[in-house]
Amino acid sequence: MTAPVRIVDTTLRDGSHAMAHRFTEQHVRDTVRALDSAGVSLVEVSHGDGLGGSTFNYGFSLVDEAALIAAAVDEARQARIAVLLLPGLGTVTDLRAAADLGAGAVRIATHCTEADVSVQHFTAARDLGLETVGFLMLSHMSEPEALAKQARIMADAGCQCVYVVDSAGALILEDASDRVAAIVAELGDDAQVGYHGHQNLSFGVANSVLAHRAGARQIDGSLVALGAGAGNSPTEVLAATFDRLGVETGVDKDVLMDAAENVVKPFITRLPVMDRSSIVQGFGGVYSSFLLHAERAAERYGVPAHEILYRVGERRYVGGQEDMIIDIALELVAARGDAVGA
Ligand SMILES: CC[C@H](O)CC(=O)C(=O)O
Ligand SMILES: [Mn+2]
Repeated sequence: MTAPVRIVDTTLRDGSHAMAHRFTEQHVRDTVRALDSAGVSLVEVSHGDGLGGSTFNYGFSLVDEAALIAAAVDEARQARIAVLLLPGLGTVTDLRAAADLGAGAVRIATHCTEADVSVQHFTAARDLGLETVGFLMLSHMSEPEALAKQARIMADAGCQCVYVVDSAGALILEDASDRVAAIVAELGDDAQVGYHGHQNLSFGVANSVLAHRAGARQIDGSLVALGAGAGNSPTEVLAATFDRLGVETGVDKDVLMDAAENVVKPFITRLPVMDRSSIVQGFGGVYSSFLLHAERAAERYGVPAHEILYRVGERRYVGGQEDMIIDIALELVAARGDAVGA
């Protein structure tokens, strides 16, 4: 018998990047109500960069995250509300505050080679009685066996499900399933494995299916694909696809399609698309959340966003290095000046 899959929704967290962190309490209430009634059991709500992400470097939130988390908890009947935490940006104090607001799960995200920085956060999360999930971001930058060793660090720290996170939308088919399989082999029954896809090269849903076949039991999506870069695997498409494949999800695909069409699409300020910049992100392995930062620098300094992103990929910058985007834009301006002066 085919194993069931849990579809987890990150519209109200990864989608925060695409919305330039402009979610309102009404957006959160309407979206959580719809996801909850569709049967989605885990709904992530946070600034795109997680707890404490509302800063000059990452972009300020329109509405305080505490108000958004409280609104989500208030609307959810059966769904558990999850928050994202990047150690160093979010703290254990932030985690306690989120738990006090009623969050029932935390997803702790590190760069794919840095799982050790998550240990104290997993310990604190388990002490708080939270469901725990680990995110190994920019997973394409590590080979499967190396990634599995990092997953082991998270599992030993108390993580209940370690995700292969394709932050750049760079993984293609076996790239995704080989990573999932390596972690499944490493963790056995100690923890589940999840998969978080981005659509930059258009493989979010296909990779998710292969991830499930390789043993992933939790799969992320966003309504209307609302997420960083070209967006995430659309939740409503994941639900319809797994339904067609005869894989039990426990969610109602028709309610999700209605939520995508009538709840989320009307408030989206920038529909996720596979345009030149986001394709370059997938091709070059660039963190999806760099897209808006690159577009802003492009506008400000009069240089093409995709050229900035190409260079970010060549230099293998990772989350937290958003300021290097400005450096690259200035380099491009200088190089143009040299060319004009030559
Ligand atoms: C900044 C955190 C990041 O958006 C987490 C995530 O969803 C990813 O790496 O894809
Ligand atoms: Mn993401």
